[in-house]
Order: sequence, then structure tokens, then C-alpha cells
Amino acid sequence: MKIDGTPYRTIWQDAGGVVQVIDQRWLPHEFRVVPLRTRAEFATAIRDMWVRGAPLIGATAAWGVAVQMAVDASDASLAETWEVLHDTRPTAINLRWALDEMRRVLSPLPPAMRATAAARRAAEICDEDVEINRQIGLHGLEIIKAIAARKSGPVNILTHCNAGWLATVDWGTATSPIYHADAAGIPVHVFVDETRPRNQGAQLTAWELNSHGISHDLIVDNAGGHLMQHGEVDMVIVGTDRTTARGDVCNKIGTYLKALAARANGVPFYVALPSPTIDWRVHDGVREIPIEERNGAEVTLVQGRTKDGRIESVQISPDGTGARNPAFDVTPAELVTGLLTERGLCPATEAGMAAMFPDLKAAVAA
Ligand SMILES: CSC[C@H]1O[C@H](OP(=O)(O)O)[C@H](O)[C@@H]1O
Repeated sequence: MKIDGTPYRTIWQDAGGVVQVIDQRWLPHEFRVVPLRTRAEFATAIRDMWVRGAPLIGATAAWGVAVQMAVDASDASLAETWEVLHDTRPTAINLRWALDEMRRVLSPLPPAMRATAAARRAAEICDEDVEINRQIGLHGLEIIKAIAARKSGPVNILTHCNAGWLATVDWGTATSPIYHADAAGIPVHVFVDETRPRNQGAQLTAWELNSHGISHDLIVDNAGGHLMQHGEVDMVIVGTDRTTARGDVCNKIGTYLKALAARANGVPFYVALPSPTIDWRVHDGVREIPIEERNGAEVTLVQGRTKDGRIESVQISPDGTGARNPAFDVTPAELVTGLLTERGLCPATEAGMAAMFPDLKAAVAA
């Protein structure tokens, strides 16, 4: 997307062949671009959330494999790299999907051919992500148009966390329909959940929407149900880090509560779902998806900008108070109105998903 008129992706190879990423830890206050030159730097960037968001995590891992293949393209190096990068974060299935895809392409090749092939595949994965997200946006636009046709004023959309272009290579997933609606001249207003504890909504989604001049309000995570009760939300749209073969949706912690509030208030709840985020191997999301437990310091500390412009973290709880920090939860498929995929709107059911993606389901079964 454009930043002050300059088009950006979240990850790219510069003219010298060095992979650059936007270090998202410092947004919205500082826009920092950093190079990733070694496998260890790629692992750190994913684990410490310099880059985050399921599709972007996968794309970054793909480039991490490519960089390592230029150093050591042996079978042992390929196998070790899969493990090193896979161990960075456990929940987003795109990480495993991308690593499996790189291994599928590279394993049959002689080591001498792997570096070039890896860079090519990593670049393709990035381009594919951009097109998938663009298609999700076009399909989501139709939903927004239908709501706009039956009401006056803007379409009021609530979103949780950041499933924006910063969570992908470009466009975003949940935000792509919003960007397309804005481009089509359909008035929208977005309620942005701050999304404690890391505040991806307050820091990243708000920054994205500000940059694009899209009307929005930042809200505390606990306000969404109230707004829905008062008829102020026309639809909810969120991203996903892993969706099961029957449509259970794993996403940022707090998503489940939004889905419950939406169901209780008759508000449609959509999930923007790129197909690489489907884990065809699992069905029961609550029982089968590993939920990342992150450091409690993310709960007890909060980061912001001081009056004199310094980015600092401050403690909000007493010394000695511990914290639990599950980073994701699972929304059962029955609470999902529809899965917005690159192939169209899909029911959150095993049969619906199998009908939408028979090729992908068959490939996993093979
Ligand atoms: C388009 S996937 C975005 C997805 O990833 C986020 O998690 P994190 O920021 O911890 O990587 C969040 O669950 C978003 O919905």
C-alpha cells in the first residue's frame, strides 16, 4: 500500500538482493525498515514480532529459507532451517505451509540449484499473497455493497487486531474489503479494537487507516459488545491464523468474544481467509490448534510515546503480579457467518470448504 504516496510492501528484496522488512514494533510512532541477512535474523524477526500476521510470517519464512540456501544448500541445512524457522511461533499455519512449500520445491533439486529456486519461490509466494488478498477484497466488497444498499450513512465495520496490509505482503485480508470499498466510494467507518496486550489494532490498524484517510474510531476491546447492542455495528470482519477443515477459526485473543457478541446481537461475523491459512489436517480447533503463550511482560507493560517523543514501555501492574498471555483463541465454525476466501464467500462448514477448495483438500489427503 502507499505510505505518503510511495508504494510499499511489508517485505521485499532490495536492488542489492537484501531482504528488507518493515519493523512493526515501532509503529505508529516510527517507520523503520530493517534488513534481514541471516537465518538467525529471520528467526528473531518472526519470534519477536518485528514482522507478524499469518501470511507475512509465511512469506518471511520463505525468504529465510532462500537466504540460508545461498549460504548452505545441503539437505541438512534445508532440514535444519525448516526446524529453526518453524519453532519461532506455533499458531499461524502459514509458517508451516510456507516452509513445507519451500521444502517441496527444493528437496528434489541438486544443492547447486537451490538458492536461485528458493528466491524465485519466495518471490512467488509474496506475489501470490498479494493477489489472494486482492481477490478477498473484491469478494468482500460485494458484502459491503449489499449492506450499503439497505441503509443510510456509512457501513460500520468492527475489526479485531491487525489483519491489514501490515499482516500480509500487501492489501491485508480483513482490511482488503475496506480498502476496496473506500476505492469504490462506498462510505465506511471502522471500529478498531485496540487488541490488548500488544495493541495491534491501536498501533497498526489505526496507522493503516489513518494513512489511507479511512474514517475510524479506536475502541477498547471491551466496547464492541456494547456498540453491537446499540445497533452501531453492521458487520464484523477479522483475520485468521489458522482455520480448520470444518471452519473453526483461530485468531487473535478476543476474537471469540467478538463472535459471541455478534451472534447475540444478530451482527454478521465474517472471517477473511486466504487458502494457505486453512489447516486441512485439523477439524476441532479448540482441541487441536496449539495456542501460543507469550511472555507475561506483554500484559504487565505497555508501550507508547512520551511527550518528548521517546518510545517507552511502562508497567501498569504491581511488582510481583504475574500474567497469563494466551495470544490466540478459537471461534467455533457455528459462530461464523461466512469465510471470505480468494475464491468467494464460503460457508464455515466442512462440506462448504471442501466444495470451495476440492483441489487443496485432495492434495493434503494424497
Ligand atoms: C491476516 S492474519 C493476521 C492475524 O495475525 C495476527 O496475529 P499476530 O499479530 O500475533 O501475528 C492476528 O491474529 C491477526 O488476525
